[in-house]
Amino acid sequence: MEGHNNIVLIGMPGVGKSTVGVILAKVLGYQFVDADLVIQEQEGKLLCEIIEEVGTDGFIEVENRVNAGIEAEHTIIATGGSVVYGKEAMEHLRDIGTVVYLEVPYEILEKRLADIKGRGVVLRDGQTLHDLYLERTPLYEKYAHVRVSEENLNVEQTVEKLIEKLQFLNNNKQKYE
Ligand SMILES: Nc1ncnc2c1ncn2[C@@H]1O[C@H](COP(=O)(O)OP(=O)(O)O)[C@@H](O)[C@H]1O
Ligand SMILES: O=C(O)C1=C[C@@H](OP(=O)(O)O)[C@@H](O)[C@H](O)C1
Ligand SMILES: [Mg+2]
Repeated sequence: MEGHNNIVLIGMPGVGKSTVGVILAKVLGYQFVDADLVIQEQEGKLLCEIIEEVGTDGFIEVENRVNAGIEAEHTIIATGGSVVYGKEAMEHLRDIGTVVYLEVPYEILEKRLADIKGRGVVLRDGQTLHDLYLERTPLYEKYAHVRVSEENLNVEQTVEKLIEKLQFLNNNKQKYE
């Protein structure tokens, strides 16, 4: 990650990667990139159109390819929740930045995602949100350099907690590299 200085947010859909990411970028004076928008721009289609055309597995391939090619410096990168299925994407993102897993208890997530289908989450037939949560949690944990829980925190408090955690990491860099 040396020299690139990016911060990469991963976690379940609705956890706040996009919302928190853009505020974090403003507070830290970083650039902001939402990987979902990069996919839409590069493919010339909406995420839901890609999923409709090539299915969930096809979307995961596209997402993997696009994220594996992201070039950024001094940037907060908000990924899409399914990026952790892409090995090349995650290895690249870990190379160019500090990967932060934003965690939220399942019960809170369920409330936030009441309209889950409308958000275009990569859910296979018959799979529930809870199945998805259980399937992905170990992947988020595996690829994260650091975890930040937003239990009982609002957006602003989450941003503050992230900054504190990142400053702590920065101050103790040698210990983590
Ligand atoms: N503590 C919190 N941190 C982040 N988002 C929160 C929090 N509490 C509530 N929210 C809400 O949850 C939603 C997160 O959506 P979004 O940023 O699109 O998530 P993601 O990009 O991870 O899918 C927003 O509507 C945001 O206002
Ligand atoms: O987790 C998922 O399956 C997805 C999350 C979305 O991004 P957010 O995590 O920003 O909602 C988007 O990439 C796509 O619709 C699939
Ligand atoms: Mg998002």
